[in-house]
Amino acid sequence: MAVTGLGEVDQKYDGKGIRVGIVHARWNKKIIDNLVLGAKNKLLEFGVMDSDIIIESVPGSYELPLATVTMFNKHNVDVVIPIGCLIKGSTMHFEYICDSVSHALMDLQFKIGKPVIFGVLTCLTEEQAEARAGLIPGVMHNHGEDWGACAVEMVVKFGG
Ligand SMILES: O=Nc1c(NC[C@H](O)[C@H](O)[C@H](O)CO)[nH]c(=O)[nH]c1=O
Repeated sequence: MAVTGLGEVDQKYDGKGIRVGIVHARWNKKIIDNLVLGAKNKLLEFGVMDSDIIIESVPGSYELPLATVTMFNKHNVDVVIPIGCLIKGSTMHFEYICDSVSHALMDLQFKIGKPVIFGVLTCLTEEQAEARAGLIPGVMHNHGEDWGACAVEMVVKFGG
């Protein structure tokens, strides 16, 4: 089942034998924990073995790119899902982290030749982030599920 733009997972790929790294920030813990859970549960649903899902945390989203490289090099994974939640504050800090992290994660794919799923929420309010983590009943869905499904599809179709 491919993940549609609306977030429904409508095509399932076989994740058996795929090794997946999840690196997650610890800022906005309630939101992060639900995103990680959503991604992990979707990976398991797609047949990825629990023992093939390696999870590590970092202080914040700014640390995700380096942790992603280390996850590939140290744990021999096929794909990495970096998960973070950036929420706009009163300074430009948000913009600089969003910009640098998104570009770094995109570039990493071409340097390493393996999929890096963009699992960083860049939200203007906490409510936006909660909705995208599936924490507001009836409002949106847990985007972590999309990232898990995307990870399996990318390895099946484009993995080395
Ligand atoms: O400031 N807000 C946030 C944040 N700042 C910390 C930053 O990522 C990094 O860990 C430190 O600057 C140290 O390098 N990290 C987040 O994941 N979300 C935020 O909303």
